[in-house]
Amino acid sequence: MDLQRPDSYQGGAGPDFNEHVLHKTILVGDSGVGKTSLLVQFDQGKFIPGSFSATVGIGFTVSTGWHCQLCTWIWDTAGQERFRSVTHAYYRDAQALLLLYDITNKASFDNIRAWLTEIHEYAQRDVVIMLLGNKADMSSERVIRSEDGETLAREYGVPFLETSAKTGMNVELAFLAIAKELKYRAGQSADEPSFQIRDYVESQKKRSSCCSFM
Ligand SMILES: Nc1nc2c(ncn2[C@@H]2O[C@H](COP(=O)(O)OP(=O)(O)OP(=O)(O)O)[C@@H](O)[C@H]2O)c(=O)[nH]1
Repeated sequence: MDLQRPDSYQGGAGPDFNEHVLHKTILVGDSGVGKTSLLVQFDQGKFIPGSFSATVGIGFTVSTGWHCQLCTWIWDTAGQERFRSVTHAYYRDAQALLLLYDITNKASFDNIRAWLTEIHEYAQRDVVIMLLGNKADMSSERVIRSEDGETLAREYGVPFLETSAKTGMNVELAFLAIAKELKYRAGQSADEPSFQIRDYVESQKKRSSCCSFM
């Protein structure tokens, strides 16, 4: 799916980012795992079903978030192999990477190790990585158990969430956790002097499962 620069962005200063550190976050993963859909859900709060058209090269959006905790440029990359050299160029400046697989597609999960190898080759050493098992709403077609995602994430020392670009499940949490980590690293989290992204994600997951009946 192609993303255009939003109309509101005129190439100038854009939203008032002056008092915030502006970060770059990149979405990566196999073609069709739902990178564009996740970004559209986060940015516009909507899901367009069955609208799969592969991203060509790189898509772009800017989000200021709902309370400007998320001052980050978000780049949506193409999952297809033939665009890989284009996307590699974007890894270098990224502070954060959301790495997606599709819980109904085993190959997309098996390819996560290859994606991580590529990330370690091209991205900054201290890049923040989060693993996302997307399409969690498709439970009847699930082939990757949540525990398998958790185990893989633990092996690489990265936080993990299952998401659904369709229902919006955990989409805000994923972007918010990344934003909080980047803010913490930039020394802008006076209220959270020892923020740990994995602990934060785990605590928020517990909170949403404990209160989902409410
Ligand atoms: N049910 C369901 N469908 C999803 C979800 N996320 C994406 N899809 C569908 O999966 C297909 C592919 O989604 P895209 O967002 O275009 O995938 P992509 O990763 O951006 O693909 P590339 O641009 O080729 O890299 C589309 O038909 C989406 O509607 C989800 O969470 N749940």
